[in-house]
Amino acid sequence: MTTFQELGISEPILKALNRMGFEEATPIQAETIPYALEGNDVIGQAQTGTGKTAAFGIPTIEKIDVHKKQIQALVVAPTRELAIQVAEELNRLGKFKGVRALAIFGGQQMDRQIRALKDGPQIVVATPGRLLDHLNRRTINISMVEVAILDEADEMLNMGFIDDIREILKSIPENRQTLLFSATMPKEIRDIATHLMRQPQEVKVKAKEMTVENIDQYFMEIPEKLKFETLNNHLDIHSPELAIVFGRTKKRVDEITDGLQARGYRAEGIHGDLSQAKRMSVLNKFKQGRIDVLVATDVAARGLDISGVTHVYNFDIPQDPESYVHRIGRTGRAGRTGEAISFVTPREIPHLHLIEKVIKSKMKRMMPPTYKDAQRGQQQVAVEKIEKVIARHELKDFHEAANQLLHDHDSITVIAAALKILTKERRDTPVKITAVAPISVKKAQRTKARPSNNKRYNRSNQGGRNRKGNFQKRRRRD
Ligand SMILES: Nc1ncnc2c1ncn2[C@@H]1O[C@H](COP(=O)(O)OP(=O)(O)OP(=O)(O)O)[C@@H](O)[C@H]1O
Ligand SMILES: [Mg+2]
Repeated sequence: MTTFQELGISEPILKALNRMGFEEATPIQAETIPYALEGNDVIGQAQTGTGKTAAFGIPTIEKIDVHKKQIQALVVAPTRELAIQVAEELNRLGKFKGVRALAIFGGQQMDRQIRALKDGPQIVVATPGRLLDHLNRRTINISMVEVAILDEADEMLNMGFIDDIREILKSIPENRQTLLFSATMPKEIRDIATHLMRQPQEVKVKAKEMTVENIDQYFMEIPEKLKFETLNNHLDIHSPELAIVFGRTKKRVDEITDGLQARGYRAEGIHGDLSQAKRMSVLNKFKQGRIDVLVATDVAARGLDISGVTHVYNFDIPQDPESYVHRIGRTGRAGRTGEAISFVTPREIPHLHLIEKVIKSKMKRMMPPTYKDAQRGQQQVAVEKIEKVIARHELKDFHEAANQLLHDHDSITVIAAALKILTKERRDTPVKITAVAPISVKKAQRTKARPSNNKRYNRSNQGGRNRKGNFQKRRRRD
């Protein structure tokens, strides 16, 4: 156990950590903070939800000179939501020192961001595309940056982003400190990373498996066409507090969301085609518990820290083992427990084994629950609701109606009718989800080649700016 005092952290940050309820440093924090404070470049790898944000945030904030109103540290993150979240955490950590972090990302008005940049934040957290736009328009000055951080470094350095990242790093003085963090770091990506750094210290928190132990991992072998009903059944039995359902494509996410809503679940979808305002409102609703199920593409897979996510469903098994690690890592954070359930079609079983091999852990087989199980589950939930109301003793106003019902019918019939009203009548609402082709091992095979030759990376992040600086169409996530 390492305390933050032992790490030599200054008083204003200790005060902030205390306010945030951080009592001791997590292993990745204990191991990387001293290196980073000494000015070393660091590659930090540790499992999801183990505090990597503060691991780079604390030493970065220590370095900031608050008397200077210029950008002294730059964090680059792959998605807008993550940029916002990281900036929030840095602002909490830097509160008593007076350090300000600003998030800049696509989908937000340029002039608003330009005004905010003129206000003199010392740290900027940006998505790559929007940051490049600012650099090209000369509306941001990062020439005084001393610390550059890539959060989700492997994602940032994969083929979709590498040219953008190189271009961004060119605008920062070479004697900068560079910090790279992620829960996953495939070898080919780490090789690229070391070329961008100066003798980096590699810190890998030792763990038998790539995923945290406190996530129970299951898979269900089911045909494609039964996935949706199975999801419904499982949700009914377990009534998760907060659940994330990952689908492979935007269309898929829309269909699952519409289907769940039609069946009466409080569900909403999030993916890259939605407006930024919509993305934020959906995520906020989920954080506040105003919706129970978030249906998402991989846009929500990395870095998002939402407390209370008890279940992650892979409605579609992800292509890459890394993606699996990040997706299921949305639960079981900061020592809490969670469940991850992956739906696998019979032809995808070899792909499942491939993922298990890479992440060095096994998923337990779970039998798909039946509609009967789900009905029983729902009834149980309804019974619990009734018991809760009984416990509150606020039923006097209903006595007269109850007496009348019991006068006309026997008690079992009356209670059964009440239970029926409290449970969803799913059969009345047919839902059709367009089938997708299974993932085959061959298609998803990991190659040892550098990412520039690696179709896996090219396919998943098509386009971007080419070397001449022209735009190509691609899936941009900023
Ligand atoms: N030392 C600490 N003590 C208690 N809680 C902590 C500590 N450090 C971080 N946390 C909390 O743990 C949660 C996870 O932290 P964080 O988001 O930084 O994880 P991560 O390692 O970056 O995960 P991911 O790989 O998914 O991005 C956050 O809610 C954070 O506030
Ligand atoms: Mg993180």
